[in-house]
Amino acid sequence: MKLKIAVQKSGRLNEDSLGLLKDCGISIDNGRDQLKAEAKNFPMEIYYLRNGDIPQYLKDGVVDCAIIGENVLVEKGNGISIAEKLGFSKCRVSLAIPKSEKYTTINDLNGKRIATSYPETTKNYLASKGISADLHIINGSVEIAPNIGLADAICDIVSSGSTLFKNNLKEVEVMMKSEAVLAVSPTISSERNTILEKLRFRIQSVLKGRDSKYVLLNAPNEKLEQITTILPGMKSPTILPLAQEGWSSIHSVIDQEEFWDIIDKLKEAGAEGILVCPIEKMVL
Ligand SMILES: Nc1ncnc2c1ncn2[C@@H]1O[C@H](COP(=O)(O)OP(=O)(O)OP(=O)(O)O)[C@@H](O)[C@H]1O
Ligand SMILES: O=P(O)(O)OC[C@H]1O[C@H](OP(=O)(O)OP(=O)(O)O)[C@H](O)[C@@H]1O
Ligand SMILES: [Mg+2]
Repeated sequence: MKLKIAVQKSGRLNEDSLGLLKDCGISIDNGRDQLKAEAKNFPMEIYYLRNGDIPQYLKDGVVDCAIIGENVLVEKGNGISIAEKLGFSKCRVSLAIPKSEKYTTINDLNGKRIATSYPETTKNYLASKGISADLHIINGSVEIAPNIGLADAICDIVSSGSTLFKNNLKEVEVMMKSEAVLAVSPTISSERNTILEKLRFRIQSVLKGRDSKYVLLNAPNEKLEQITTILPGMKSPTILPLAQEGWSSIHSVIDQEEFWDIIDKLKEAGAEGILVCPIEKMVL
């Protein structure tokens, strides 16, 4: 019995998706031209597919799970559940109009022509705001549409905003935020679900490790109490005596997000020789 997982064949999700599986200890024979590969040390088959085609494969049960952009699931994936958010390929799906146009509320888009590759998402968003517009569905280079007179506005993916900027457009509404997710077929069997749970456990350990740092520092014993209140740790910090009398080494795990705040506080509290190491996996 093998779990069938779809990953994007090529494009923005491909490298990070394969990188995540690799960090989960799963090695794949990745002949570039193969559309299907076997994992060597995990009961899994990998299918290389177009991101946009994956929701249908999940619905039909051709694959059991997939690494896919959340925005594509919202567009085409009703009934497909999200098992894990994966923290990469972060972007938003937004409405944009020419920079020179004034915009006060979404009512300004009423009756306008909007070009998009995400018609369902756009239609639902506009309907929820009571707006009706004329949608033009195009598959790529959507940002060019207003410049060539095809549309008054667009709805597309925005990340850094540089494509909008280069095309003299401005973002006026964020319809949704998206990132890569692990999506699950509604028809997955219970045996394959057991393998999926193993994969999820590994993914969670890898992602938690990516979000955390292992910190080691030295401090005089009289500062220990103050320093341990600053450090969270998985349970509580580890404290070991140093060879030098009156000093200790403290080890702890810090969340990436609060990292610099905590380091500043540690220095103020008298910590010395602070070492910060990446964590490969955190098994909780
Ligand atoms: N500029 C971006 N920054 C961050 N994430 C993005 C960006 N553009 C797209 N994404 C995310 O990555 C996913 C894949 O985008 P990509 O452009 O590689 O493929 P695609 O054109 O959506 O799909 P297909 O594989 O069907 O050709 C998108 O669905 C979206 O979730
Ligand atoms: O805000 P930015 O950082 O500029 O990113 C946004 C752009 O990235 C994506 O295109 P992509 O490069 O994937 O090309 P594609 O249209 O061929 O998918 C998306 O469709 C936008 O055009
Ligand atoms: Mg793209």
